[in-house]
Amino acid sequence: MTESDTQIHKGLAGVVVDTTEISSVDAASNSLLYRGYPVQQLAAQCSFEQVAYLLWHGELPSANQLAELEAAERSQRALDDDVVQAVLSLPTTSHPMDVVRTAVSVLGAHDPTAEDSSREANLAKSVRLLAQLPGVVALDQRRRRGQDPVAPRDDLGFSENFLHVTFGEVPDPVVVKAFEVSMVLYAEHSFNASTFTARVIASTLSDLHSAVTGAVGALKGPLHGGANEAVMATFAEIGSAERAAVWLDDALASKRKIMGFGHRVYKHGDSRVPTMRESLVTLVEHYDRQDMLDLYDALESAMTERKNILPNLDYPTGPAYHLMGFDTPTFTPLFVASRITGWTAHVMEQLGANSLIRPLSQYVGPERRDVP
Ligand SMILES: CC(=O)SCCNC(=O)CCNC(=O)[C@H](O)C(C)(C)COP(=O)(O)OP(=O)(O)OC[C@H]1O[C@@H](n2cnc3c(N)ncnc32)[C@H](O)[C@@H]1OP(=O)(O)O
Ligand SMILES: O=C([O-])CC(=O)C(=O)O
Repeated sequence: MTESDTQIHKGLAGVVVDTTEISSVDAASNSLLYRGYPVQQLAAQCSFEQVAYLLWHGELPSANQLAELEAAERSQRALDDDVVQAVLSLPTTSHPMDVVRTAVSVLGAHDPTAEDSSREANLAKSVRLLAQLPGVVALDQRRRRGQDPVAPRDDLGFSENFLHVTFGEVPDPVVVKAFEVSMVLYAEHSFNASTFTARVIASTLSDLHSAVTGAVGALKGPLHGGANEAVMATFAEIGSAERAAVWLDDALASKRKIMGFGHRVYKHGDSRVPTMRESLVTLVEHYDRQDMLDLYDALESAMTERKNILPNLDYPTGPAYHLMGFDTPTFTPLFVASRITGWTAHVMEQLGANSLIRPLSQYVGPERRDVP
């Protein structure tokens, strides 16, 4: 065996494991394309439902195709009683990501087509999950606040309805647009850890709900989706812009990872951050919270100055979701409600040209020995 055969790629860094037609993350040009379209254009001009269709089908929908998807999504928003009971049965001490993970599993167990992995059945399951996740996330936040559930409305788009079932009203269009932009930006990002998890599970010919359940678990971690929640904890710890540089010096001296900064692929900045920061600015103006933007900018410039490590998408979404009124532990479930589109597109792509994902490892344990 040659040396290159045995080279270890810790964390699979830099390893290309397969092809994909779904999205392209290009660190050199700082660009992110969904099926060829720049994500910035999609965020400015398209609804989240159009983006979901694009990810699943490869092309933007015609008016009729969009109407069909919207009708299917809107008609499946109400949660069945078994899902509601499953959510309500979980302790409020559990993390909301545990609730979402459990709910996806329960949805799979009750889905009569769970074991049908044809593309047609998987597409239908993907739309159902897209339709149901907002209800799960909203129900969980509301029960923790001692509030009754709010019934979904089928006269509202995905984002408007999501905010309606969470807060009991549709907020100002500025808030809806910022939320919609976050959904579009979070939807897909090639072979990130949670999507790769979903593809590994799909590659064993397990079912789509199992793949999504595993992906939720992978997204929960603070090195991945859990960072949006952690950013808000950081902001709360720092308190104000004036304290940001001193706080950062202490944190770096204690070898802490600064959440919302850095990225495995983007080393010169996350292509999605400028777009989400623009939405954050609209929220700051709407809620009259310049202090939040000052803190955001102060920590970013201190981090750039000290380490030249730039923010990732979780950095602007954290304060944006806070201003919208979401509880901090609900932030990563919001990521799930968007990324469900990318995960399921990848499950279908994996199954379209499947090969069991099973890498090798280099054994470094004890030599062969006999049981005494
Ligand atoms: C939507 C998303 O999932 S985006 C990612 C969200 N995650 C976060 O925001 C968590 C904070 N960031 C990190 O932990 C990392 O940047 C990761 C995990 C995202 C990427 O990590 P990797 O590509 O493995 O980079 P790696 O950890 O090797 O970092 C290289 C160097 O930069 C440092 N570094 C990277 N990110 C950070 C950070 N956020 N804070 C402090 N130092 C950092 C590392 O400590 C390391 O320093 P060293 O060479 O002195 O040991
Ligand atoms: O690509 C990654 O490693 C993480 C990320 O930004 C995402 O999943 O959106």
